[in-house]
Amino acid sequence: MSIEVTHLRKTFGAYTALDDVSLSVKPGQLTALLGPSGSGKTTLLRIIAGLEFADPGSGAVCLDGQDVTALGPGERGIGFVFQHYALFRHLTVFENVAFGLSVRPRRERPSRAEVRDRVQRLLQLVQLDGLAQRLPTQLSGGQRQRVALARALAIEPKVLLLDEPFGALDAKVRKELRRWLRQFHEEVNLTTLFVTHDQEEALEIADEVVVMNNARIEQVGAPQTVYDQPASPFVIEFLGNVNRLAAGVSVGPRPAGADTLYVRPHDVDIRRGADAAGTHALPVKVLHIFAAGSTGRVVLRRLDTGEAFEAELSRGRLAELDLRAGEAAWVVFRHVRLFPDGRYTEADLRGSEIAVS
Ligand SMILES: Nc1ncnc2c1ncn2[C@@H]1O[C@H](COP(=O)(O)OP(=O)(O)OP(=O)(O)O)[C@@H](O)[C@H]1O
Repeated sequence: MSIEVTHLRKTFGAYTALDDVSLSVKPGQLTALLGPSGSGKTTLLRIIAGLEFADPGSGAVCLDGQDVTALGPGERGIGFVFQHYALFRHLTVFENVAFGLSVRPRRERPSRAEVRDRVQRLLQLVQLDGLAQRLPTQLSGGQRQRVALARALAIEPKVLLLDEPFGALDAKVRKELRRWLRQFHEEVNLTTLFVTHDQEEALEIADEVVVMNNARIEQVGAPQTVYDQPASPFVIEFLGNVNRLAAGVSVGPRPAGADTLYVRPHDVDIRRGADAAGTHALPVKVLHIFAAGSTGRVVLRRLDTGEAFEAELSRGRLAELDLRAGEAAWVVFRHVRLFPDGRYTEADLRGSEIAVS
């Protein structure tokens, strides 16, 4: 089922939480709503769920082309899971999952046998079939979160909304659960919108990423598109590490108005002495070398502006360079971004080196 929201505006008193937000989510996709705290992600999710309403007359929410703007949450066929999984503490895992079915009006309520079968199937799906009789307190955080998902799925929703579903868990469990969610999504293929402020999480598992900032959508695209072709300085800075450097000193050519150059640490190549001859390399001083970890990192200082920045290279390349802190070197940027007036232009020097004047 597709989700379409158009021109939503939401104010809380004088505060604007959503400012003319339009978004289209394709059926069967796993879409991440990504943005910093306070950017409006939860508000947007709650409006889609029907738990909150946009400012009167400010837009519409459609599910599969049907306008549901005026419908309550129970009438929208949506399942949702929030960060603080509110499982019923006194009910077993089985009873928690069955809850949404048992509170249905009598004529819509499945028989006990049907409920049992459906709950069993759901518990298998979330890989908790052995734990049906446990209480929530006897489960790990990750297991509780999967119970919450099974409970949301029990009503057979057409859309699944997840608000920071793994937010309260530690980093390792989060990683496991996000892979599990991706796999799970491939099995059920339910249109899913999940909120996260973790860019790695969004880039790793989503089909499409919606980047929000300051009550607006900054960019929508596939993970690789938003990472490689960010539409604004905000997006490039929010998605992964990036160095911000002055574009104006010895770095040329550049479009008028572009005074900041953005370069990802993995797009910085370091050259030594003779290797730099004949290239348009920028002279730097090596400040620190971090060789522990899966890749090597080197902190450098530009000689022309004094700015410090970081390069990320493979351990092999780092060993080959055999750098020492304090020595002189040169860098070449494989790929930089410039944003005149805060907008992306095709001033992308992909594949070319930046000339030093
Ligand atoms: N009921 C409310 N009353 C007043 N202000 C609110 C209300 N709900 C949200 N806001 C404000 O609207 C803004 C957007 O909130 P929202 O929860 O949508 O952000 P978010 O991107 O989900 O942030 P987080 O990642 O911290 O959850 C915030 O500044 C918040 O304080």
